Amino acid sequence: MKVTIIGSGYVGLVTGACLAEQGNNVFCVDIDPKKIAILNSGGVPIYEPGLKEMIERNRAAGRLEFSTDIAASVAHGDIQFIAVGTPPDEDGSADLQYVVAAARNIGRHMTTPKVIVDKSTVPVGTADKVSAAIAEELTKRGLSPELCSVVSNPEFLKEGAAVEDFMRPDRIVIGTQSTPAGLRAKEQMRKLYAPFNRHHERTYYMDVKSAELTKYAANAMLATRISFMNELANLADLVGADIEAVRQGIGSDSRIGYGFLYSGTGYGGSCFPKDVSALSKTAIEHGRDLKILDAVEAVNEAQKYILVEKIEKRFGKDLSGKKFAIWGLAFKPNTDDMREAPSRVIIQELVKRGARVVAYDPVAMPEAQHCFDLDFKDNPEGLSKVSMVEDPMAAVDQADALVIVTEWKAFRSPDFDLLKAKLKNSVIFDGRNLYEPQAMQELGIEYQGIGRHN
Ligand SMILES: NC(=O)C1=CN([C@@H]2O[C@H](COP(=O)(O)OP(=O)(O)OC[C@H]3O[C@@H](n4cnc5c(N)ncnc54)[C@H](O)[C@@H]3O)[C@@H](O)[C@H]2O)C=CC1
Ligand SMILES: O=C(O)[C@H]1O[C@H](OP(=O)(O)OP(=O)(O)OC[C@H]2O[C@@H](n3ccc(=O)[nH]c3=O)[C@H](O)[C@@H]2O)[C@H](O)[C@@H](O)[C@@H]1O
Repeated sequence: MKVTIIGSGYVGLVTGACLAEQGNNVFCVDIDPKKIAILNSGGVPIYEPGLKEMIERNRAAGRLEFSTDIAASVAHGDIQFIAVGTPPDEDGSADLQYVVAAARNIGRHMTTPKVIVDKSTVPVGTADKVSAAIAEELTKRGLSPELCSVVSNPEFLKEGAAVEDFMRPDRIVIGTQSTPAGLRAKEQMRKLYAPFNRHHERTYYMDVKSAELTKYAANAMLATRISFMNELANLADLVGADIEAVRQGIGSDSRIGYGFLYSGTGYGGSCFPKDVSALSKTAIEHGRDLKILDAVEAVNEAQKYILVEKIEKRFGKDLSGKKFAIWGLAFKPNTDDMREAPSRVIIQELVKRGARVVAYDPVAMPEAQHCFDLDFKDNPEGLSKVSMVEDPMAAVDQADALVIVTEWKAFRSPDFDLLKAKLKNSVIFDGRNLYEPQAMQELGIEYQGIGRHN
């Protein structure tokens, strides 16, 4: 099938590459000429395992192209995916300007019937706005608004495992209108996703609004689990219980399950923070206050400071003259994404207290440098206290403590003897509970996890 993907970010690129991999003819468009230039010179603007190879393979086969040419992109696809950003507005609601602009572009250029698929995460009711924007442009040109139908097909992939998640999804959610055009769109979506349903049906068909809400419900539920576990981990610290044992104890109940029960330094990334807040705003607009989401957000905000609180308790409030090694900067492993990464808060707070920070991350350091430049733009002296090194052991050299923020695999079994020899004090603050407290004690390492106890 001929497919256009509007927006060549995490979701657009992965969707485009994976649909091309299934034999579709895919045209990816973006308004950012730098991104398209990188893609057209054989590069990939983001780090995502397996993506580069998949893009190369499908480009070489002539099934995948990248362009900034909007008219050509609209002409190409019978199915047009909107996969542009929906960042938080100033009041926390989703900013739909990019989605609406993409819709208008479709309306300005389309001449034949199209299925418009909203893949961006958008509040309930957005498909109606997309339809209205396209209809307005079509009407201006004397064309019938009946030419298109808008489908909601939210994306559930995780960064760092995006290609795998897209190719083998837990479910595919498709929300369609019940008009004749909507029914035709449903059939086209069924055909497009048929290869992903080969071994068993994974698609849930529903109305558009339910599909839009399903996306926010999923992210809000996952965020709620994380905040719940962070609250319990902090309590475990106080009462001397071990949150890992508790996680296993409750996860074994199939009604609860093991996933997304890891306590840590709070959730980050481009999605949970903005989606929890946007869902909350949607509710407020409809006269309801979703108190549970307010609590989820408040707990998460506080959790980003939990390691700094532990460090203060151990070293005092004034950290001048102290040096901390940070392992892991990205908001999670296997990505270079630094959006809402807890590491940014932790580093700013340590520097505020006078400390020096030497950080290491396997892939996110270039991206982190841009973020630090922004975070410290009014504080050049603070920025001078943050440095990055290419080797995790170089970061810990003469550091007062090691602070683990992201659970990269490479940090799971370091050479502890070397680590001890390099550190000024054998102290580890582990924001990801990578090590066993008992083993650390036996090694003579002072170890503080999040809710961990021997
Ligand atoms: N990043 C993730 O893991 C996931 C993101 N989502 C949702 O998918 C949407 C996209 O997210 P990301 O891919 O992370 O965003 P991103 O910021 O990485 O990419 C968005 C791209 O859209 C481009 N763009 C903006 N307006 C455009 C226009 N009118 N025409 C063409 N291109 C345009 C931007 O230049 C940018 O390259 C968001 O709504 C997000 O919430 C959903 C599931 C997973
Ligand atoms: O809508 C989105 O964009 C995506 O948001 C999340 O994916 P992502 O943000 O890539 O990453 P996650 O693996 O969900 O992690 C999010 C944050 O939660 C934290 N987390 C995760 C799991 C856990 O048990 N504990 C925990 O603190 C991670 O460290 C990370 O900071 C969802 O998992 C995806 O299903 C969804 O499609």
